[in-house]
Amino acid sequence: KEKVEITKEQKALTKVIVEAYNRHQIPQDVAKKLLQDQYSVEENFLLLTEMATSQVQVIVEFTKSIPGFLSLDHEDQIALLKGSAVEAMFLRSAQVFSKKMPNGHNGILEERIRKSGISEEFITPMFNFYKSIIGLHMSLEEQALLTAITILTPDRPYVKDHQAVEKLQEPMLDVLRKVCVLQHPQEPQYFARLLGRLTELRTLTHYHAEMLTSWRMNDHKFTPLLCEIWDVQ
Ligand SMILES: Cc1cc(OCc2c(-c3c(Cl)cncc3Cl)noc2C(C)C)ccc1-c1ccc2c(C(=O)O)cn(C)c2c1
Repeated sequence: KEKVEITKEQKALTKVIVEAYNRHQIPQDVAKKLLQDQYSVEENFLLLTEMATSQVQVIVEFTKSIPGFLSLDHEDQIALLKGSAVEAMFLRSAQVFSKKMPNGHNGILEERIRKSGISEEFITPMFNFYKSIIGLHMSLEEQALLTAITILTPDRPYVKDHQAVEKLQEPMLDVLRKVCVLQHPQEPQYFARLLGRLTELRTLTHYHAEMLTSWRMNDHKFTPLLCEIWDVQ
């Protein structure tokens, strides 16, 4: 039986990532807007656009707290954020549905997402992904580390210095593997299952690009920040 030991450095790295993950959350007043009583497709789209805009800011702040990220080439920093924002948002919105986020107002959020002009062909894979994430019962450390690993994916479009990104991602993968063994001793394949979610995330990103196109065809407007990070308009 392999004795898994988390080193002092790995404990420190995990602490930094979890604290950053906890520190940056959607502000209460934005989340509270979910409770307002208009449920039109227009109203839902506007609310979700506000959530997404706020969530992008949360992800940018979280990313800046990842040790070493700000020392990367500046254009690579942008390429990593643009390439991973949607995936980080799917991971985070999935946590909201896993009842880990009391202010997610899950039933309301699901209702608004289902009625925001997203076609059924994208709703199904989206909620299947949420179910698969919920089923993993991820700990906070696993959620935070998996989000950092997603952001530090070296093979995003336009990343020049792959090596430098790999050097940041590898220690995260090492400590996530150990955390999974320690927190899910009965499930030796748990780490592999987590990484399998990242593959499913890639397909969601593809669907998301089509969601954006269909919203735009119906003349839906996004905020400047979303236009910038998603290269729309
Ligand atoms: C739940 C959601 C949706 C969202 O984006 C909404 C969208 C998406 C889209 C879709 Cl529907 C699903 N997953 C990912 C994408 Cl990115 N695609 O386009 C849009 C807008 C522009 C219409 C952005 C952010 C949240 C979100 C995240 C975290 C929390 C949170 C907490 O952490 O405590 C509390 N609340 C209420 C949250 C809401």
